[in-house]
Amino acid sequence: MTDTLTTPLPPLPTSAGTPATLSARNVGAWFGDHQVLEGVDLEMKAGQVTALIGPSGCGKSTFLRILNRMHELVPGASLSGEVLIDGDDIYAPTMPPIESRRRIGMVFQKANPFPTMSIHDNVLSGLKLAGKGFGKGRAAEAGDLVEHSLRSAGLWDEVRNRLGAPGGSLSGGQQQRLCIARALAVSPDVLLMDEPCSALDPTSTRRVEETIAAIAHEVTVVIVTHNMQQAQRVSDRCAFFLAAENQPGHIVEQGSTADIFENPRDERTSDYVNGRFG
Ligand SMILES: Nc1ncnc2c1ncn2[C@@H]1O[C@H](COP(=O)(O)OP(=O)(O)OP(=O)(O)O)[C@@H](O)[C@H]1O
Repeated sequence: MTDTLTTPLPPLPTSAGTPATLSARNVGAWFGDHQVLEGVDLEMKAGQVTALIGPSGCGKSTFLRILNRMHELVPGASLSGEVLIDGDDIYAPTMPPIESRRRIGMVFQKANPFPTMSIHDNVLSGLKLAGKGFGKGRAAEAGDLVEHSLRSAGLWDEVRNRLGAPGGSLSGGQQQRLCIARALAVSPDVLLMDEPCSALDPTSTRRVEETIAAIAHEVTVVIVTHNMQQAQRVSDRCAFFLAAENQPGHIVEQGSTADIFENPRDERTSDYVNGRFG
């Protein structure tokens, strides 16, 4: 075990993100004329971990992409309803998509670092894309941010002596934590994670789960997972999605993780979390 979770983090060299509450109100989604989500209301509270669970195809990933304006990038896709970050509509004309995506970061199922770029530069690459890179003469500041982000992501001790090595030289689990560090470096208020451990072995999975626990105080986390044990281990609240033959994906039940797993109100939730379908 590394000291990552016990060593106090150095102060952030740039303004830290502040965990924000994300509220989805009556969200619907379509691909062409095929409606895949309907009437989704969900509050993802500041500084908490919310897990989105449900069988394949019920719209969890689509919902996640709506939360940071990525759904609209799919040709023919459309949506209805509202998404608010601390009360501000992320789809308002006054909020540019690039700003929404900076405040609401995303980590994908498959780790996607730039394979030939150094670990150091990978961490800073999101900032550069947002036009907020460190210019010449600010190498120390950049180094501090790289260290802080890698510590937050639980990767610092494993890479501190090889920051110049290419991102692609890391193991799959390390690459996923590098992607988390890259997402954290832009100081998001919310971090969306789409099945971040599905390609990882159990040890790497546990490491990423520890990372989620460690960052939850500095960023609101929303995670899609098919792993019920993982949802129980990492989340404070859960939302159970379901789609039926002639019914688009919707939330059947939401609540504290303890209630969803130990005292669900809906029989379908009970069946799903106990592995009886899906
Ligand atoms: N790019 C797309 N074009 C057309 N239909 C799509 C597209 N992406 C997803 N869909 C459809 O939208 C529905 C919801 O898919 P989505 O990936 O959001 O579900 P999911 O719950 O995340 O599934 P999984 O758990 O398997 O990842 C499905 O019927 C899927 O076929």
